[in-house]
Amino acid sequence: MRMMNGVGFIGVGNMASAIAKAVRASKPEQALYLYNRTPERIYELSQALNAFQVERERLDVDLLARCEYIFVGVKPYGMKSLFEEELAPYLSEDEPKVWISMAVGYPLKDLKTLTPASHRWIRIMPNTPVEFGEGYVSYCYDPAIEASKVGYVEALLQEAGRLQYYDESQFDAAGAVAGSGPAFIYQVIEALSDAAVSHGIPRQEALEMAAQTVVGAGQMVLASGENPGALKDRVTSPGGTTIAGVKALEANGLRHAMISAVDATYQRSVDLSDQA
Ligand SMILES: NC(=O)C1=CN([C@@H]2O[C@H](COP(=O)(O)OP(=O)(O)OC[C@H]3O[C@@H](n4cnc5c(N)ncnc54)[C@H](O)[C@@H]3O)[C@@H](O)[C@H]2O)C=CC1
Ligand SMILES: O=C(O)[C@@H]1CCC=N1
Repeated sequence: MRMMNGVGFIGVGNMASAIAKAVRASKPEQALYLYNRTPERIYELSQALNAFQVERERLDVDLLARCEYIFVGVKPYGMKSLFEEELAPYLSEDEPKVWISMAVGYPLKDLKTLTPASHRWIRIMPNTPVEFGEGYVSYCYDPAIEASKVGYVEALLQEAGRLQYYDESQFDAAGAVAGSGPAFIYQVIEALSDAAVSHGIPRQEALEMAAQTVVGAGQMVLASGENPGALKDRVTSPGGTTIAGVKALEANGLRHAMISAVDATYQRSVDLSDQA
């Protein structure tokens, strides 16, 4: 077998760019090979990460021949055509690879049909804050994979943030909370900063105030290990100001809104799994 020391990325958009940054942070010396259908999207990233930018015509020699571990960051609906129309001629039983898919709603049983039987698959469900080492990455894998290969991928992602194994049956839920969750929290930050602006605080300061409040509260939950309800109680003085706001949030259905958002996201993920 040829020496394949590189780590590859095929489809390097919002999510895979963030993963590539995390992998670079984990492994400063690792050779990285990036391929994106629209090359201009990754010029700057390739330079910033000191990664090799692969051209379409040389995908086989410059990426597939050099990489055993390959992250796939195309949209779920692009997975099948990528493998069947673009990669299939270059994949063989004799050169098994470890593919790492981040596609939401694309189960291992369907991923395995995309490659020869000797190839192995790991599924991850990351979120964009992996870019800063503050992500949450759920992962699961085809049981046929060797433990050392899973360990290698764990090491590639060690600087991504929190890495947590989940049974695949929980992937739709993990994706709905952690994968999509940043979008929900950005809406919260936007709303909090709009509120600050409405009370006369300049926009930039309002954003920093709102974002740092979310970061601090999240860190307090993690660092203290206390129930968020108990932490909330420490902010709400009897007859004080915060409890007035808490009542208003309850009256407007904050909990219901968040749980419904996760339910809708979960359902979409289940629907996509059925179509994969
Ligand atoms: N954006 C997010 O927060 C998260 C995304 N994901 C998953 O990550 C995957 C990518 O999502 P995004 O990064 O948001 O999408 P995106 O649209 O930003 O990135 C996809 C990239 O793939 C490229 N591409 C498409 N077809 C290609 C092909 N045949 N060959 C090479 N490159 C190709 C596109 O040019 C684009 O740069 C999806 O499967 C999604 O489910 C998972 C968790 C979170
Ligand atoms: O919205 C999406 O399809 C992706 C998957 C998880 C977060 N964003």
